[in-house]
Amino acid sequence: MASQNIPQWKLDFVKAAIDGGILKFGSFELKSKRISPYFFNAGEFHRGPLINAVRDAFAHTIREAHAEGVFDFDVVFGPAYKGIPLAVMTVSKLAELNPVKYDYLSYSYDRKEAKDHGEGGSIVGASLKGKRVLVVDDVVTAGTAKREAVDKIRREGGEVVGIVVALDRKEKLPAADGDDSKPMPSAIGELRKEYGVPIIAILTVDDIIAGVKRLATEDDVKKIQEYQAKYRASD
Ligand SMILES: O=P(O)(O)OC[C@H]1O[C@H](OP(=O)(O)OP(=O)(O)O)[C@H](O)[C@@H]1O
Ligand SMILES: O=C(O)c1cc(=O)[nH]c(=O)[nH]1
Repeated sequence: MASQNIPQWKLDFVKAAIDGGILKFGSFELKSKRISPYFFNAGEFHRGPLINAVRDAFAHTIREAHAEGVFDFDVVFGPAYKGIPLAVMTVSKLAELNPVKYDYLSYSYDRKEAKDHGEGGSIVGASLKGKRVLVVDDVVTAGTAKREAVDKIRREGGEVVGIVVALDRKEKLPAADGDDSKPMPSAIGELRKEYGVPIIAILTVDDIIAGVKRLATEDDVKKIQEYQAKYRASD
């Protein structure tokens, strides 16, 4: 049964995330150093049914955007580490959905530390040189990981044409002086402006809240709402 605010497939994705232990409640330090009462751990998508749920969500979202001409791409790039299986799953599912249309599609990912022997370098999978690259990743909080990915792809000679993430936490950019009480624009909005490419989030924190209202405790929901009041972007 779909709720009035969230389509059923999204609710199913939120439910799968909670049931599978991907969405956790407690106290978590983020890459941005913010302390969050919830955490989306895409590293937990390791069992068959969860893999299927996540690859369906990415492939469905990307296929739709591609068909609408939102972007065109040669390579799906997953930033290390959690983006790596997402890129592989996405290419695999797209090829399954439409083997002819997606026959050309490759995946690629980076190493966090470059390899200095064997094939060497910091890219595994398809070369990015001269390619239109679609980035897939788990979460946007402050946007740092996506900036690092875009910089790396450009250094490798690729053109970033879009970014698709599982979750937009809809948080504000960190203030230069560290004062979190200031209104600040959203991290994802700034990425869109700066790079001029479409950025699609399969879920936002609002979907999570709508989902957890049915699936988590009142206390967990209250803590997420309080955290959001502090870090929510002004736009
Ligand atoms: O928007 P941000 O503030 O950058 O935060 C979100 C990013 O932080 C984590 O990446 P991390 O670099 O910790 O990599 P991991 O995939 O190895 O967990 C997470 O996987 C997101 O990609
Ligand atoms: O901001 C982060 O570091 C972060 C948030 C989140 O929900 N999940 C994650 O893996 N990283």
